[in-house]
Amino acid sequence: MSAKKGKVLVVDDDMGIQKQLKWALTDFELFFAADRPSAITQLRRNEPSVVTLDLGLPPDPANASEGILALQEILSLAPHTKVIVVTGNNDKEIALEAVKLGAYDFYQKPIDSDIINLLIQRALNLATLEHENRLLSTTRVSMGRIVGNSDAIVGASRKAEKIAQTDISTLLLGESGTGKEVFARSIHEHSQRKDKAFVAINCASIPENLLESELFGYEKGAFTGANKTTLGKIETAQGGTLFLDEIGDMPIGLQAKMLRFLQERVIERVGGRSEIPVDVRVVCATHRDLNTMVKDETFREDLYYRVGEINILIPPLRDRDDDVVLLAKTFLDIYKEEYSSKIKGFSQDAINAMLNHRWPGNIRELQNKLKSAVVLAEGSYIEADDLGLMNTSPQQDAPIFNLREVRENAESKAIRKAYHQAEQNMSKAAEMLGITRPTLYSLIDKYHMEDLKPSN
Ligand SMILES: Nc1ncnc2c1ncn2[C@@H]1O[C@H](COP(=O)(O)OP(=O)(O)OP(=O)(O)O)[C@@H](O)[C@H]1O
Repeated sequence: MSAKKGKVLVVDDDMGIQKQLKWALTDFELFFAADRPSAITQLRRNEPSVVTLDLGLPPDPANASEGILALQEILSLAPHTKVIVVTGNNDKEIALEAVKLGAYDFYQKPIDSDIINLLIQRALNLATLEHENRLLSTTRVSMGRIVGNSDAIVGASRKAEKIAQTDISTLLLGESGTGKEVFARSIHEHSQRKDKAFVAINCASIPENLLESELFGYEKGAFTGANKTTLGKIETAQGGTLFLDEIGDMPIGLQAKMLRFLQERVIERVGGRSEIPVDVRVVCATHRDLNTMVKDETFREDLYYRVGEINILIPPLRDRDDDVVLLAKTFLDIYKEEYSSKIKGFSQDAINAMLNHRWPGNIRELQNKLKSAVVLAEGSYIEADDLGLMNTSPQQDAPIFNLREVRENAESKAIRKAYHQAEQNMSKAAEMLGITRPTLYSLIDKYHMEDLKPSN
């Protein structure tokens, strides 16, 4: 069975019509209600994007009063819902009144399954578009290119913005693909050095024996093949910013030389004898646990403190609330253009799947999935299947299992939020949550939130 396109609530007291619609509207995830109170219950519970509302509801089925009341109540509780009112053949005036009150459209009985399908599909498309626009219009982009609204990313951006004005050595920590390089560039662009060079080098991708000359440069004749004096990355960044990605992969032998450069701000080219002063701001990044590396003596402790005068944790995508949808929309616009695609957006099902996925590869994984979806999708909207994601409903839509489960979900969510708001300071996070530090640690254990555990 193909994925459902969106949630539709059918409000009608006529069981025959309910049944008829059930057969006619197979493309959608349907919910039913036969009167106003149960319509409101379904609305709260399932948050449908579209409601078809028969205005003749009990206790006054011959009149439209109860239906109009239901319409008003739906729109005041969930103003973005698209309500299609269904009226009898001779109730045009009432239908128009309903539209004036905010109904999206009206439809006169008897039911024609093609027409009602079309009407609902159009309403859903509009609801999706409006939803995306709302998300985009509320975007708080503080550091230029960093897209995101979540507390976790806004907190990290604020910190980055503040330190951009200084020359403090900054260490960006975070899983692969979380945007560490994007942050490093943003720091550069928000600093006094923005008109000078931003030079990036990945310590993991350059063979150990070449890394030294890559970084420090070499004099002519320093080794076989050194035909002319060549500047290293550090010197090319003169006046600007040097981004050392994967600093955890820097060979221990080179770390002493690096430390000297950071402390004294002078370098010596390979094979050179003179000291060259350099004025460079250094931003480092790693996905490794430097603390443990220090303990294992694979990373120098003094260098660790020197590169990380301030640490910024870039949160994984799964801790960024709805940002995944915002990022997906932003990248979709880019790829649509790049691949001349006519895709209009995401189905609700795809959005749910994205919100539920854990994103181990973070933003890079999202980009890859989107690229192939844009190229391969056959419909106008990207479905969960096109993204290679399981078609699962979001947690809030899952039926409640029991209160304990609800409580535990809420607790672990709150712990993550406090952890990011407190910038990984456990005492502060515990204080925010109104619990002691030991209690916080035991909850982290209980919910297996391994990634929040400090490594030392
Ligand atoms: N907040 C963001 N808004 C928009 N694009 C982003 C954001 N964060 C990351 N990206 C994009 O995601 C991709 C991965 O980001 P980036 O290369 O900075 O990650 P990284 O943490 O440095 O990864 P790695 O550790 O693997 O080098 C890039 O294409 C980047 O442009």
